[in-house]
Amino acid sequence: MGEAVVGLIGMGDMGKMYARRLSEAGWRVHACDLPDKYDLLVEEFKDSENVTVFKNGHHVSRSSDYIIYSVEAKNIDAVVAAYGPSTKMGAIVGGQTSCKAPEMAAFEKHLPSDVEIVSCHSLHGPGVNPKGQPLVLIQHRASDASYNLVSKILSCFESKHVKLTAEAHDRITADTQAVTHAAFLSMGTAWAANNQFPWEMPRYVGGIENVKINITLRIYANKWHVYAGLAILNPAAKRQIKQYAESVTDLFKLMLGGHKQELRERIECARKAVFGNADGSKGHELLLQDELLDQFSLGEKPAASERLKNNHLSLLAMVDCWWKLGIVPYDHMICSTPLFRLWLGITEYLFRNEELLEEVIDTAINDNTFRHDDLEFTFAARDWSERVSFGNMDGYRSKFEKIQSYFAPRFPEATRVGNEMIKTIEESLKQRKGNQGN
Ligand SMILES: NC(=O)C1=CN([C@@H]2O[C@H](COP(=O)(O)OP(=O)(O)OC[C@H]3O[C@@H](n4cnc5c(N)ncnc54)[C@H](OP(=O)(O)O)[C@@H]3O)[C@@H](O)[C@H]2O)C=CC1
Ligand SMILES: O=C(O)C(=O)Cc1ccc(O)cc1
Repeated sequence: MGEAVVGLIGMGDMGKMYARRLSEAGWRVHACDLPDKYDLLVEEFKDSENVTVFKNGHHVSRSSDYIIYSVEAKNIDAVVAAYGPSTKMGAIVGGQTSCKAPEMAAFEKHLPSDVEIVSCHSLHGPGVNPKGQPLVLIQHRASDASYNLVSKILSCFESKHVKLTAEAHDRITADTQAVTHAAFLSMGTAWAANNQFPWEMPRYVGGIENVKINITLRIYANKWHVYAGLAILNPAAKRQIKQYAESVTDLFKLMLGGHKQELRERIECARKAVFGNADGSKGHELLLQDELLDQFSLGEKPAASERLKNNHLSLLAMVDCWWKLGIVPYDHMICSTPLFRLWLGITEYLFRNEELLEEVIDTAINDNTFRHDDLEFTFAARDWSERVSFGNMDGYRSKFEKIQSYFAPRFPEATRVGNEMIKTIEESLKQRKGNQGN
């Protein structure tokens, strides 16, 4: 198939990013979204000579050699049911959804048996440069030759190809993505509930707090279905999110009760399990450094003396949750997203700094100034977990969009700062890896 045509069904943010990069690399792309977007898409891609826009997925399916479904995970069954039977004989089909169990079920159910299946998943958002980012490839029902063709087509992204089964993909992304999002969604929920824009308060500016704020806003600036899909439709995600909510609740109860010794012992057990013994270093450098974190702020950085302390309940609970579930987050680095690496980075930053950890325990027990934040955060973590456990798409959407509208006026600035932050921190991570010779 020297002249393979790549089909894209779903021209949202990810589909467009794929269309642009694949066509620029010289591949012919046949693309469609819903019929009512046809005219807009034709206009938008009129200068891309390798991209041909079609009215619907039948036209794309019958004329393409590798077809990628880049639609909402919650719609995958209906969309594959509609266009799958029109797939060109002997073609290869894959999907870009963030959760592979429903995608594979849809392919197996609706695709003709002569059609091969090789799926993919870019582990980053549409605004991030794919170069060096993990790209999962799944040879689900395909010859090696077909797998190699897909790998060759997608090589123009210069991503790191990670070959996994669909099941392993879902298990890992439940650990890395779903539970990470639960933590940030809960932070945003608590800030909105207390009517705060956290970067306007001295407590919330600087270092770790910058990452929390920028990532929370980045998530709420995205579409609800991306997060709902990967939490609710991933069979492995519910348990993680539930454990996170339980860890938050348990730790908050220890704080409220003033049980300092018990709190310290629990944090210490979790620290040992996740970050290793004694100095907690597990033999590698910190992922993130303070100077790097301090550069990205939406507010003014207060003087050290004015900095209000935080008990970092969200971070303590993350490590507790990893410990309870036997998860070693470093094992997932080959298959991680920029947000996960930042999240692990700030968690590690706290847990490997004994002085800071001691300050956190002390604040947790002796300072009740921010108990109202922690209360809202605990409610939020449990409520998100319940919505996910019940598989409640509508309930997820309405909560997400309500909080989204609260933060919306700040999105342009937060997106700009967040993009800079991710770029700089990723560069620094790459450089350090280079220096270490791996
Ligand atoms: N955004 C991200 O950061 C990432 C997303 N993903 C995954 O990629 C997939 C796409 O995400 P993203 O691009 O962000 O989402 P978008 O909502 O931007 O794109 C999905 C597009 O598919 C369209 N669509 C729905 N049904 C059909 C149909 N029958 N025929 C043609 N087009 C259809 C949608 O139209 P309409 O809006 O009218 O329904 C929409 O334009 C999702 O499964 C997501 O989980 C993967 C990696 C990163
Ligand atoms: O990095 C994250 O976790 C994001 O929020 C962006 C994202 C969202 C969905 C994906 O399937 C992959 C990446």
